[in-house]
Amino acid sequence: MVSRVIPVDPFDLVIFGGTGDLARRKILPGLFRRFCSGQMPEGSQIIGAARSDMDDAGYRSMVADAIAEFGGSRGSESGMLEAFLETVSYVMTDAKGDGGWAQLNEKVRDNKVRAFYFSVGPSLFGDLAERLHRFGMATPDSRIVVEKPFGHDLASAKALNATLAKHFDEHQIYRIDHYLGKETVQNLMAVRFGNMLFEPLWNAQYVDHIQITVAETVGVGGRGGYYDKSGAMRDMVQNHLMQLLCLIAMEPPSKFEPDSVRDEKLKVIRALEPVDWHHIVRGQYGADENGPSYRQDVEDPKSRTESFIAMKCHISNWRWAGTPFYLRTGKRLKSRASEIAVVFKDAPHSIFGADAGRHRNVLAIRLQPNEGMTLDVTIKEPGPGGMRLLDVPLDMSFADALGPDAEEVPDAYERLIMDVIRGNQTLFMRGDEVEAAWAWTDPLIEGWQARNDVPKEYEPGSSGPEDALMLMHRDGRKWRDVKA
Ligand SMILES: NC(=O)C1=CN([C@@H]2O[C@H](COP(=O)(O)OP(=O)(O)OC[C@H]3O[C@@H](n4cnc5c(N)ncnc54)[C@H](OP(=O)(O)O)[C@@H]3O)[C@@H](O)[C@H]2O)C=CC1
Ligand SMILES: O=C1O[C@H](COP(=O)(O)O)[C@@H](O)[C@H](O)[C@H]1O
Repeated sequence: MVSRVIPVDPFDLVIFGGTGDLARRKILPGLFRRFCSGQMPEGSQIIGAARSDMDDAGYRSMVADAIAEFGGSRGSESGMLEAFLETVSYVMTDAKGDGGWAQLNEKVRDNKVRAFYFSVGPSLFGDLAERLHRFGMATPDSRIVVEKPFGHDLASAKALNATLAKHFDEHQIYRIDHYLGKETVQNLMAVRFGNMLFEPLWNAQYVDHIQITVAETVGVGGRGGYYDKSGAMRDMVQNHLMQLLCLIAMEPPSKFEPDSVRDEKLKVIRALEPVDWHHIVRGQYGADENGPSYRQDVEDPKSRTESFIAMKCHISNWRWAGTPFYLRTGKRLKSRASEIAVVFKDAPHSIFGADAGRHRNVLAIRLQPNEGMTLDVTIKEPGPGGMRLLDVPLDMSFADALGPDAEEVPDAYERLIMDVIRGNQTLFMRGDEVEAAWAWTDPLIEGWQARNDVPKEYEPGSSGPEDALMLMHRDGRKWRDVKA
């Protein structure tokens, strides 16, 4: 089965922060892969914009290096690379000054899709929006792409929404949450709403609980300054895990289109109950032979910011009343593995007797690595040993399902950038969603700050603090062993 690549309309994409880490690691290599796959049409141009003093040739050479380093298997396609680089140019631009803006305005064309990617620190978003407006580039059909973090709390998110709204309408604002661009996340919607099999069972009557795990092996690395002001709650839960939770829990939207989907997600966020502080576990990784501790990484021996969080949440609505949602995410854990597991209830009565054992269906949706899905079903243990039950997985890896000739699954960023060019906001967060997520998050953070809560230290390479295991054990449940 070979997936189809539908070219988008020719576009002008300006990347503010075009020399930065995100542009080099994700945006530029992603655009190159789209170019190689034939999705980026002739006549499109990519314009890097930042303060660094360089010309087109210097920028192209930086882009070529970035593609060689981060472009994956496509990074070595040299014929394609030359053609791609011809679409790339650079304008030295200061978000806080007027230098470069007139030149930028001359470059962007009226008859092309016009998109501006704000790949700079959030403190510059307002400056960029204001100058795009003042220099005549904020035309009604132009789009801006805004990176995370979208605010630090509800007040700052509201202020940021208000700043952007001065110059751009909501339909022009694309707030990135790259988890929404992951292949499996969209497959989650296909599985839920494209099959008759699951949806009738997708509720508190049949689902015992849901687990969402996003585990990383890396520490905070060189991002300690940013991370220590955020922590796992702001960095991961308020956005990525919240989005996953919404897609799992939302009602079927009437159409797969932006506002239908986002209206349903918003209802879920608004229905989230405040979390009891006994149901939140925060942790910090310690040191081991492979690396420093969290506190050493962020250079604050007294830091109380969490690099791990686990919590039990509830959604107050008819569908989910009484079904717990357990979330956990953290850094320097034993594997880089993320999944959503829907754990169904036991059959109401076992006709096989106690000796056969009790078993459960689990639908596990693997986000990474090896994106795919497993459905555990109960069968008879093979052999003559009588009626004993056994769980076996029906396992589907998306790579296997697509076959060897399929196009490489696009990275989340490249898929989302193509959606910006198409003008499709379905996989982007709306302003009210982001605000609702902060409205739920803020009191939890304020709560542990008021209690002077100190995160529990956990061993790097483990599954997080013991208390996180207890959070489940107390309820007679356990976390799945999520493996890479
Ligand atoms: N890196 C990542 O993996 C991720 C990053 N993000 C977000 O993406 C954004 C960019 O992050 P990242 O690339 O890591 O940051 P970097 O610090 O690596 O890059 C910042 C970019 O902004 C440019 N810049 C800084 N000041 C100005 C200015 N006054 N005018 C114009 N350009 C300016 C810099 O270039 P110069 O100095 O030449 O001006 C550089 O290109 C941030 O909002 C971050 O939170 C989100 C998720 C992941
Ligand atoms: O947004 C972020 O996501 C990454 C994890 O992304 P993934 O695609 O590699 O799962 C996380 O490391 C980072 O702290 C956070 O800001």
